[in-house]
Amino acid sequence: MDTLLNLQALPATAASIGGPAVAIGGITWFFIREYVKDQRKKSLSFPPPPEVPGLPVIGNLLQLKEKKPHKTFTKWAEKYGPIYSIRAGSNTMVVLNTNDVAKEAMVTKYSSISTRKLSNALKILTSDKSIVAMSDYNEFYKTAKRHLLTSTLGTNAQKRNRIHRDNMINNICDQFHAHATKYPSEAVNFRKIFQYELFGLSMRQSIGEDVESIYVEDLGITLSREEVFKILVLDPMEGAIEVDWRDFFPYMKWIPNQEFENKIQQMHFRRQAVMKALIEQQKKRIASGKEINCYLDHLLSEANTLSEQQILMLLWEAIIEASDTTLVSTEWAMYELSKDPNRQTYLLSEIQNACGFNKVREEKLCQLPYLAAVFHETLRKHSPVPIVPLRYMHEEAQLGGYNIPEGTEIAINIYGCNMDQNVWDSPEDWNPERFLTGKDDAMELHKTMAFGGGKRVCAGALQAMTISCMAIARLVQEFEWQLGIGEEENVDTLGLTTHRLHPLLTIIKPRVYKG
Ligand code: HEM
Repeated sequence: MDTLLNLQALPATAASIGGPAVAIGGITWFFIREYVKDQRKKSLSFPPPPEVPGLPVIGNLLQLKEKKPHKTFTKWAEKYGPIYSIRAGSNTMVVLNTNDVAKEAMVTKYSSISTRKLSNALKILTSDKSIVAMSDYNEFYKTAKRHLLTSTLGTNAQKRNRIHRDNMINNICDQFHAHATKYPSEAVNFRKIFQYELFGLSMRQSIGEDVESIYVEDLGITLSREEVFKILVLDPMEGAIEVDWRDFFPYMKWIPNQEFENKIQQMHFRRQAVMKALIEQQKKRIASGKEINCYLDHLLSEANTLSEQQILMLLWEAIIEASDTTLVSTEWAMYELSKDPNRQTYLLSEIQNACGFNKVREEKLCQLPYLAAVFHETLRKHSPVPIVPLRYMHEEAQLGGYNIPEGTEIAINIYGCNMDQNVWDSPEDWNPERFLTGKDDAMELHKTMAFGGGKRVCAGALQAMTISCMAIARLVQEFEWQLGIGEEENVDTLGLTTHRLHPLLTIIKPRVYKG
């Protein structure tokens, strides 16, 4: 910047001082021009990142066959360093595995990496980037994100939505009590209860009401709530990781892949049909004069620059995002606490010291640093979003001391960052005490890379932390938790987010209070 200013100033100065000055000015101009060229050359002469060797044509695809690339990427980082490149067919991808280089990409160099290149499945399922989390950084993104924060996920909106969270946590506890009374020695399926209630909350926040069933005109049938959940949440989560080989060989995109296309188009069609039916039902509610504080009512009254399809997609986004990752983090936290009676007791005593015999309330969360540590350590070890949805270098830039050409895809391996031995002692251990250094606030949201960073940092972090911490606190306050038989080894994961492959089964015993 300074060099540029000097260059603009030089000719005027030379003209006013006369001939000799022109000569001196000319020489200076020459040196400065050479200096700028040299700097430019130097930046271009940054080396390319190390390459993970692969096969001709297919590159590293065969090495990524098992569907947990974050683990393979982390292993490769031990050999090739924190940043390296791989080839997925004809696409080049650079993988970032440490906090420093991930932050450089997310914050400092964001302007060069602010677009996304979506797989064929994601193009269809996101209606070509019509949701906040998958859009490029553009006017649509800014408008949609503003609406999402104002109506649903920002601090004030979260205060307005408190009632939904309180009801949800009370319902969850009631259902666990009912199970413990009816089947005292039988393991309870944690996911079944939590997932049901979380979906209910996501529906109330997004469209204003939960549904027991709905008639879907475009499908000509009435669907149960369970079927609605499958079509809106489970199927698209599965579809998002569907691989179309044409993603890796775009020059062969003219060859049809009918099986893949039918599957994803079906998912898209059914999702559209259900969302349309839900929205129509709510429009009737609004027409009858009943307004509810929710995302749908907000979008219909405020978002007049968005099309109907964009509104449909944004509502669906809020439903799917609220229904998934918070379950993942809470289920893993309850697994770790059920496995570790000492830490469970420690957490219980923290809760009892802060709340006495009263049920934990959200106001008390800031007085529960060990609970926050349990939450963050769970996010670190079981990062619910192990790899940030791929970003795309729309211009050449340098990252981690390497030159990354335009057109490269960028994979930010959050799991790798959170398991980096240079940052975390014994990263394989679940050890909440590592966050109790007293250095930062208990309510700080970003103690790990789990929520991403920079402009695209998770918009739902506050909601996720509040719900997850409240659920963990109440469940530990009201029950003693123990893993079901064989559960300790059940740590395999599945899917786009790190869902436990098998739902958590635990034995729960209601705690006896002596008030
Ligand atoms: C523990 C739970 C969660 C985790 C670990 C998580 C993780 C993430 C990550 C890593 C990103 C960044 C993606 C990127 O940089 O491209 C992200 C973005 C996002 N998340 Fe979350 N998330 C969680 C919960 C939620 C919830 C509950 C919601 C909404 C109800 C939500 C909504 C979003 C949205 C809208 C974005 C896009 C933000 C933007 O592009 O500006 N997330 N999340």
